[in-house]
Amino acid sequence: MGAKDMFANLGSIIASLMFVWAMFQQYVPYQLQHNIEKYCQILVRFVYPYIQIRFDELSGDYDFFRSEAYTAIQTYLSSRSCTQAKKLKADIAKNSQSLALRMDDHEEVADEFQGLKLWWASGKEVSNTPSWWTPEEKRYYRLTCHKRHRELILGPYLNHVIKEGKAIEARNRQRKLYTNSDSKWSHVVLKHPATFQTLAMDPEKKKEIVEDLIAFSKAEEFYERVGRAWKRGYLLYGPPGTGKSSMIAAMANLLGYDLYDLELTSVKNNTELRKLLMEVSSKAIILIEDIDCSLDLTGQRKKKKKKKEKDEAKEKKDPKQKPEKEEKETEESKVTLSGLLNFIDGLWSACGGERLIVFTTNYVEQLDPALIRSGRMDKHIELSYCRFEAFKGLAKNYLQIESHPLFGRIRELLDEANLSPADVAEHLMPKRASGDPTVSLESLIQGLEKAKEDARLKAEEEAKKNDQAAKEEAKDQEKEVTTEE
Ligand SMILES: Nc1ncnc2c1ncn2[C@@H]1O[C@H](COP(=O)(O)OP(=O)(O)OP(=O)(O)O)[C@@H](O)[C@H]1O
Repeated sequence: MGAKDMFANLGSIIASLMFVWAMFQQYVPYQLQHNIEKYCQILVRFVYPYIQIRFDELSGDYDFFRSEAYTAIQTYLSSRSCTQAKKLKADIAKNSQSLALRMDDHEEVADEFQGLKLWWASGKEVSNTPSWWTPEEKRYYRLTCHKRHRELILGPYLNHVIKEGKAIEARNRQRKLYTNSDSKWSHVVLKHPATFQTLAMDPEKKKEIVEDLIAFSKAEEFYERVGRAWKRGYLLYGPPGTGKSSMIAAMANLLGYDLYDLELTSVKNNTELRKLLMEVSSKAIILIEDIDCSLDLTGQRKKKKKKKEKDEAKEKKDPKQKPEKEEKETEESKVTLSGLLNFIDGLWSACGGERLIVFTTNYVEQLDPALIRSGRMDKHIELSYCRFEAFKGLAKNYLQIESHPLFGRIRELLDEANLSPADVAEHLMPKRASGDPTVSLESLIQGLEKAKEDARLKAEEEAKKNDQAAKEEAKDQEKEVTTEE
């Protein structure tokens, strides 16, 4: 039979079916039609080997809300749609920072899970009776899979889809930087470009930190199993300019967390602190910078002492001058170490999850041991002066070079002089329009030589002072002996 005959037969079959269908609708009573349709559907369901699950875009009693499951599925299917669907829709989603692609209506994509094949189709229903609260079109996704795998699909597969979809959403979401004032959080979009790739530090140490953070973000089940709140404390310490703030931004960028920069000096008391912390969302980094300067923690006493010294010095210069108002307010603050520790350890920490609490300090030795004991601050990270491995990272980022004849001299000097990565980076900034790296490296060598010389002079001076003090002490002792005699 030729193709021509085949099409002719097909045409007559379709025409006959349409004729039967028209007769059926015209002559069979409505009630009987309804019953026949119902039993046909039951029969089809009986022999049809697949199950179908439908996820509507709108949920709630009056289809008022966009369904979370629908949104997560849409995000999950986005990458599959890009490779499989013929028609795509593109848009920038709310709070997102990148273009979101999804399959258009009436498209189908396949997925695989533990060796099983499944199909997702997108569809749309047009309402015959639209009203002001129900939209004209209702979209949905339909999942089709074999009946045999019902349990696997309804349990682990759908969990996987929703979880993965939400994780992608979180990664694409714009991160926010919150700051507190007047017992309220206000936020801006966090757009710090620092990442772990741009952070210059020992590669081994960096790898360890990144692995630790990723393990934490995936450890929900572990924390649940062992009965611990899903939080982790980090203490970052080191001299100024060694990259503590940059590392925190890199952490937020890596995990897609919001950053809550908690300024303890503007929190009036423990009650206000509790209120602020209760408002912190999940997937967040709570940052307390320069903890050594923050109130009672090490604490208020020291600040008072420092302030007194400062006031005394000022009074010597100008006896009429009043102490600063701002500092007075700080002194009145009543956030206490025990208050803060209560929140870190207490029940609050178990409301919501996935939170990192990060403290930074330039003077780790001055911190109260209660604050840094393990269990509270799980990981202590030291950020130190720039050594050769970290320098290589900076040179790659700033100058786009991995080797240079001057690297040998720089290596020697970095072992002998203490320069922070911030200072090294300053020398590596483009010096000339030509962008010749030699100019930057020579400037760095000069900087290192100067730092080395300064350190030598300082050491000499200190040695002299010590010598002098020892001589004076010896003299005093001699005097005491003679008076006793
Ligand atoms: N390890 C580093 N890798 C890359 N850049 C760095 C590093 N450390 C510092 N920098 C550069 O120096 C600048 C200052 O660094 P950052 O604010 O992160 O230091 P910090 O340790 O937080 O300083 P402080 O203790 O004074 O707050 C950053 O903007 C960054 O460009």
